[in-house]
Amino acid sequence: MIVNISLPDGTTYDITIDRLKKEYFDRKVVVVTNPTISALHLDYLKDKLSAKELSVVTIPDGEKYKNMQTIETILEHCFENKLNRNSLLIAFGGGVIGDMTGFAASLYQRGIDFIQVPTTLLSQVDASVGGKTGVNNKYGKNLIGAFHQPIAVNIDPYFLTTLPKRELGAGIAEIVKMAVTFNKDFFQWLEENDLNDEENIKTAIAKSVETKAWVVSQDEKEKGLRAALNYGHTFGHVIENETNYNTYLHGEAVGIGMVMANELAKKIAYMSDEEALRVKKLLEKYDIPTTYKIADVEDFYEHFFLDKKSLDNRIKFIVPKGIGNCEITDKISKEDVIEVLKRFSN
Ligand SMILES: NC(=O)c1ccc[n+]([C@@H]2O[C@H](COP(=O)([O-])OP(=O)(O)OC[C@H]3O[C@@H](n4cnc5c(N)ncnc54)[C@H](O)[C@@H]3O)[C@@H](O)[C@H]2O)c1
Ligand SMILES: O=C(O)C(=O)C[C@@H](O)[C@H](O)[C@H](O)COP(=O)(O)O
Ligand SMILES: [Zn+2]
Repeated sequence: MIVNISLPDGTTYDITIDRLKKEYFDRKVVVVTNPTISALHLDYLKDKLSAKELSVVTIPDGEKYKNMQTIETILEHCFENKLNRNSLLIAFGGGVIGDMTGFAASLYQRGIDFIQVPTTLLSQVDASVGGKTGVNNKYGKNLIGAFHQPIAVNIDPYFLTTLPKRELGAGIAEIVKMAVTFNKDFFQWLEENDLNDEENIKTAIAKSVETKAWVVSQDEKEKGLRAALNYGHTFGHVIENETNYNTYLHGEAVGIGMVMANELAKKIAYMSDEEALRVKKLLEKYDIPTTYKIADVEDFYEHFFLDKKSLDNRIKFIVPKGIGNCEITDKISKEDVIEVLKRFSN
């Protein structure tokens, strides 16, 4: 299956959901990966991929290495191998690899091409599509980065056969996000079907990618609609940063964040108790965490001001309106937010 994404500036690329096909690139290619993925799947990739010149740069595995230092490592490899403006980077891994490879590609000689070959569920349904690239720093999540679109996304569901169950759950959280914000029927389908089934997971990947491509096509730079894809993230990013990126997977923090956002939606009468419970139950079906103990509510609140959606001291929240619809708003009072945060502090 192929989903095309076309942006207003004429940029267009295909997202292919299928086994990888043999491909030759008449240019210098650098594959960016980590030791975990390399041990499991690099031979498979190399069997499909050939190039005028091919090299591999292996960076450490983990969200805590998603930083400028690792970007330097990737760029250093590009310089050592004398890449030029016609060269290509291939992101071979999960969202961490994808975000960093894309960012390095945006920087090298002011921008070269890159392709996404996502190997986690989360990166297949979300991170590989749409061109958000970047790294974390001590101030917060993804605060340094660029919009840089890949020239292709090749999603091969075969990679999921080696993915640990917890990582699968993290990906499912982002699938649930797409359904709650945009698609009531998809949400119902998710309630009725088991994503441990191979065919069902392919359907869910396709549905999520279609949703994301549709959103990004309309609003690449997150001036409006795209912010909806941040449902759960306003809270989730604070949780990830507070716990030093070593306690929760990104998708897990988003799962907790969606439950928090739903509490906010209930507070302003956008969501019923029953609807919020349906979302929580769906997350719990895949052992995705839904609770977090906030140590300092004021501190947690202050962290929102570093969120990239916050402008001129106003915090933007994505609140679901029932299931399948949502609103992006900066009109929620501090009192309401603090009251909701307090529900998670004892
Ligand atoms: N750019 C975007 O639009 C976007 C969207 C969502 C998330 N993200 C980012 O993506 C990151 C999270 O991505 P992730 O959940 O893929 O995490 P990840 O990249 O850290 O991968 C998770 C773990 O799975 C391992 N792994 C990867 N593929 C595997 C496979 N096939 N089999 C076994 N193990 C495998 C990795 O080595 C890693 O240890 C976060 O940094 C988040 O901010 C970006
Ligand atoms: O593509 C988007 O837009 C998203 O918001 C997808 C999110 O799942 C992803 O985690 C993204 O990186 C978060 O947005 P950010 O701008 O806060 O980094
Ligand atoms: Zn995310």
